[in-house]
Amino acid sequence: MRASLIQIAVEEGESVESRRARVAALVREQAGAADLVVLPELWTTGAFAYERFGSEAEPLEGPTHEVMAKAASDAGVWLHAGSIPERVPSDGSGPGEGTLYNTSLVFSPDGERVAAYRKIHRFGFDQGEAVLMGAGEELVTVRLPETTVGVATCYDLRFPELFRGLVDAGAETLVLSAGWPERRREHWTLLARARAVENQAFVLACGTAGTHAGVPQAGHSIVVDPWGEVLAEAGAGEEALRVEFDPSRVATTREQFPALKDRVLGLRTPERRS
Ligand SMILES: NC(=O)CCC(=O)C(=O)O
Repeated sequence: MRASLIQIAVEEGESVESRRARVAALVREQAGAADLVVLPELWTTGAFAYERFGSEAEPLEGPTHEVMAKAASDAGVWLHAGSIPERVPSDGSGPGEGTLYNTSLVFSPDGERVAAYRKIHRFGFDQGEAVLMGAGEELVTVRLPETTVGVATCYDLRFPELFRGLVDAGAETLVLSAGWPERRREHWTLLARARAVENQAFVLACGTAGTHAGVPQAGHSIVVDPWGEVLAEAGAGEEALRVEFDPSRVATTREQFPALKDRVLGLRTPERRS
């Protein structure tokens, strides 16, 4: 299976419209070279451009959805189109109206949206995304012809239980879109490898390049195999990181080193003796 992780440079000088067109062209360039294309988190605004989330928010089936659906079908690829700041329309249709979510979109090669994942762990503690956006509640997997993909976003990488939930739901390839800062690049690489080793799964983690909102981005998108070996790693700037991997290695790794079968579930916390 061939994948391209397009590590977009998100810089303030570029309008959202021109970045959308540029990213669509980059997706089209992967035609014939990739089965799966992955984009980063919140590449229209930048993951740390909190003040733009509201003004650039779109409905689920808004302009980014339209452009990315077409790019996927033009290129004939499965497209994890990264995430958008999604706003639930205020149209009297139900709960959550007006709420913002950090929502990833996945398209099939014929341009149909096959999944939408609302980021579960919001970053910022008591500020930024953590207060501006609502939290997703559902794990998302997508069946591709060669593998089952589990979807996660950026800060989710720090929460192993989310990935274990995806594995329990059948995931063999864990795909993460991110806008990870340079300041914590060591954590990025370490956690991507840890999630691969502990889940005996491929990890495809696509970050952003450039600097937005004064936060230099780490780049260094990375692909890790089920044994924890790094198959490919990007540099700091914008690039399409291409990699070929054999999804059947998940099954063989899990058979030959069946650590996942030794899980002990439902551990109890000891009573505190004071
Ligand atoms: N956009 C994010 O989720 C940033 C996460 C991050 O910076 C970290 O976990 O460190």
